[in-house]
Amino acid sequence: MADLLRVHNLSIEYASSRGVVKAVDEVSFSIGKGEIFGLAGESGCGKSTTAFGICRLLRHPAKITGGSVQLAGTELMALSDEEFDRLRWSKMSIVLQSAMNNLNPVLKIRDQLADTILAHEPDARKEVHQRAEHLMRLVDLPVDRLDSYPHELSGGMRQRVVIAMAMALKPSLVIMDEPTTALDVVVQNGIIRKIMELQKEFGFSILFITHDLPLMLEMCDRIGIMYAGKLVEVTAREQILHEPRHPYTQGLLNSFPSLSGPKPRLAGIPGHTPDLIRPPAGCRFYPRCSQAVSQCQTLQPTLLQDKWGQIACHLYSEEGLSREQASAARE
Ligand SMILES: Nc1ncnc2c1ncn2[C@@H]1O[C@H](COP(=O)(O)OP(=O)(O)OP(=O)(O)O)[C@@H](O)[C@H]1O
Repeated sequence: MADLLRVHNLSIEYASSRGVVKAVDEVSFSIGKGEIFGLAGESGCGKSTTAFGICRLLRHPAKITGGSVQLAGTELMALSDEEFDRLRWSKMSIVLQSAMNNLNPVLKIRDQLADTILAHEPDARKEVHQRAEHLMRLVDLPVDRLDSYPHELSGGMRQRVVIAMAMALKPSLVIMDEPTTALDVVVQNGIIRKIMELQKEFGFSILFITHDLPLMLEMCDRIGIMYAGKLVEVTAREQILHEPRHPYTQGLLNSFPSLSGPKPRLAGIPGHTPDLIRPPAGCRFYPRCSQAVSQCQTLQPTLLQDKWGQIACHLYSEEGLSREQASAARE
């Protein structure tokens, strides 16, 4: 599968009164054309900061300190704000948890959809209302709701409008950060089903972020697991479901009830995530890892590619144990 998005060594920091928070530390991954890629990890591990960095939504005190983000071969970090604005929505669009609350309260839905289209396609004036109607149908909203103001719609309807907006210019990548978290479960399910239908119909790629690991494992083709600002494992959904390798990935899966059949007791992960101002010197997961070997305390593992995906763990590194030894150690 050809790569659409390539993130290489992306590093992002926040300045704070206590010191510099290294929220995203040399994160690299790619997303193929038409692929749904998930980013998972405990709260505060840097998922949203990564997504915001990719779509240049970070504001002070956040700062990108290194790395590259390429979309279809274009280096996004090198674009001027004007160049990037042209690309946003047309090539890459964003659906955030709070997006439904960010619709313009004084504009009817019709005008908001029309503005999005016309900002990028000024020649589309004649057909813009027809396109807005088509977008409403795409997300299963009644066309007469085009003449409503945002406050006249439910949260679920507003989030569908946001998804319609994200689809308006047929982008090749849609970044979704907790797109349904603020909604009740039934509404969430409907919207997720709709997103999947649209993805199948139009073939765009998705960078998907959610706390809901079971949902992520249902939706995504590949998943990147982040821990304390680092990507620790990137692999296909089947691999994570059947043989999670990184001890952190294993712990994360054991924290959820419905992934691998009945579990009498959820294990969870003992301990807590490290302070990102002074992260541990070696592997950041070392203080919580029940499988740690001697070098974990001092040597930071690098993300290595093998036939199962990418993994940053001494249990799987060239100088570490072999894969077989590692699984024996787990038993
Ligand atoms: N404005 C800020 N100033 C200082 N630190 C920040 C700021 N925003 C985020 N951080 C820190 O950056 C780190 C990454 O945060 P981020 O929100 O990206 O994590 P996340 O994985 O998306 O978490 P969640 O799942 O809770 O949304 C956290 O340690 C967080 O405390």
